[in-house]
Amino acid sequence: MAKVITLGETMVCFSPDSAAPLRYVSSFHPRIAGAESNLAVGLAKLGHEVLWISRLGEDEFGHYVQNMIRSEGVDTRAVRFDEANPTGIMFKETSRGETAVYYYRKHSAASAMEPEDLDESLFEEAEILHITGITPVLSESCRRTVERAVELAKRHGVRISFDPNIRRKLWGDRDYAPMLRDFCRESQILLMGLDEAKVLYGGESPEEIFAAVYGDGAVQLAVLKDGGNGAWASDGKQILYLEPWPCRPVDPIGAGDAFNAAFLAGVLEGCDLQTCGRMGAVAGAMATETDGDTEGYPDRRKLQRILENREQIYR
Ligand SMILES: O=C(O)C(=O)C[C@H](O)[C@H](O)CO
Repeated sequence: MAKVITLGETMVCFSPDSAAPLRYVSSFHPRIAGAESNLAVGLAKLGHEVLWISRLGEDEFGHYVQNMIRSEGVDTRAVRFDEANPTGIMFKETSRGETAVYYYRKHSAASAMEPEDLDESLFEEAEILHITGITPVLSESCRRTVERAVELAKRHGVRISFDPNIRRKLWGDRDYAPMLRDFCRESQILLMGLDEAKVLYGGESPEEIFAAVYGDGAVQLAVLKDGGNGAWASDGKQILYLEPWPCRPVDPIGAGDAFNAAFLAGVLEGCDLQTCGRMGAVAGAMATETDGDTEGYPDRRKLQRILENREQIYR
């Protein structure tokens, strides 16, 4: 039985073969993209049992997504295939040094997820439920599904880990901050971007934000991630600054999920806060070195080598 459960949408992501506005791009290569399955892949690569729950279209893209995730060792037994709705897709655009994303996911199979998709028995032996602020924004039924997952986690003593993953393109005119703040309150582990934490909690400095986080809700561990500037981690008693790991970035998308996966791996392994943070920082940095979300994620051997300061021999 999987120790970590996560749920959310994964799309086929088409990455352009050249850096230009999309109208000038003539070829793309497919990958997959989804914050929660990224986290699942990150944990599986580090040797942890992890289950990813979703709906995929009963179409070629749906089977491609499942094959990709399953091939990394993630348990996909709870994925449902939907005859009525397609697998979502997205495109990346690299232009003027920035990566933009375009979603084609409205009425996708995953956005039709229902609370009934969750089998309660899966929660009986789990240790962590990881959710994000992407899924509850996809549709009303997705919001209810995430709420049900939270309810089942609480009933079975499963710790809840939450990353708000604010996606303004999905918010439209609505302000989802109050809803995401409610999920923060329910969580024991909070993994946020520094900019997201400012939106949800106000405050400017990590100290101010952690004070607000620990004054409100069930949080026991919190992390503020700030890309190339490093991150801060706190257990409510101490605040640690985590140095960024030196890397040669190509594409930052997926780095936050890699950080989360390796941080949670440390939590599952009973590591101290400093070690969990260091694991997260290394994995996050490595994730930026490839253009796909998860291809750069470290496996156990690679992460161990880096943590022990041992050089890799290439030739
Ligand atoms: O934006 C989303 O909804 C995704 O899940 C796509 C990407 O894989 C994700 O943003 C990376 O965290």
